[in-house]
Amino acid sequence: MANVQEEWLEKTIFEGYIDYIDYNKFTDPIVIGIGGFGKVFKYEWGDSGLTVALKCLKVDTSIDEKIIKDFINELKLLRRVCYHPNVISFYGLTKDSNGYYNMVLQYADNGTLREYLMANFTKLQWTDKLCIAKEIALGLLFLHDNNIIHRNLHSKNILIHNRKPKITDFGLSNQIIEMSITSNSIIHGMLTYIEPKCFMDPKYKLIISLTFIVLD
Ligand SMILES: Nc1ncnc2c1ncn2[C@@H]1O[C@H](COP(=O)(O)OP(=O)(O)OP(=O)(O)O)[C@@H](O)[C@H]1O
Repeated sequence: MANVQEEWLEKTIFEGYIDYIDYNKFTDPIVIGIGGFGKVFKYEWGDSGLTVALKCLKVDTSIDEKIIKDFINELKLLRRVCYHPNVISFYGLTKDSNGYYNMVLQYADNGTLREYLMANFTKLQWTDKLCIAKEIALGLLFLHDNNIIHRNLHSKNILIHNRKPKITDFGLSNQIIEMSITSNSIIHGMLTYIEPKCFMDPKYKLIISLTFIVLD
């Protein structure tokens, strides 16, 4: 891993900004997905009685430095907002038996919003769908109140746990202040779902809304 990033991770753990959890505490791994950083595993965390998701940053010689930066960006933002009920909980970092860093996240037992809707759409009442939409909006409001723009919000980046939506995947997210200085209004993520705040720049006139929740 690029030295500066590795040092940042070691330092934040050492200074106690991020909890380090011994990898031996986790048992029964099952692969549940593959994302931009690498594989995501489901584990049992015996000490806490929790089921968790470990998102692995698989570092090899070919890894793009941008991926490591996105991973660190996600950690920095998550630790600030992860206690909101509509944001995925973040418990800390661990280093697996291959020496790769993993984020330890709350495991969402109903999968992504897209999967949840595909499996349950006909069973869900309009009140259930509106409730999901409202809770996503509350999570987003909390991010915005903390000056964070998600920039990659779509139905695969919203997880469902106990039928409640949890915003996740902050790799492309930005502090509003950083955006205004550095982004030059470049838009990232899945275009269909770009968050309205990203289009405040008059160059981008797209109008979208939370209707993706029911249309997806
Ligand atoms: N906390 C979690 N609980 C349950 N499943 C999860 C969790 N985090 C990720 N997953 C599963 O793993 C898959 C990959 O997740 P990840 O967040 O790494 O990538 P992604 O959003 O699909 O892609 P990218 O990182 O490129 O945007 C998800 O689509 C989801 O199915």
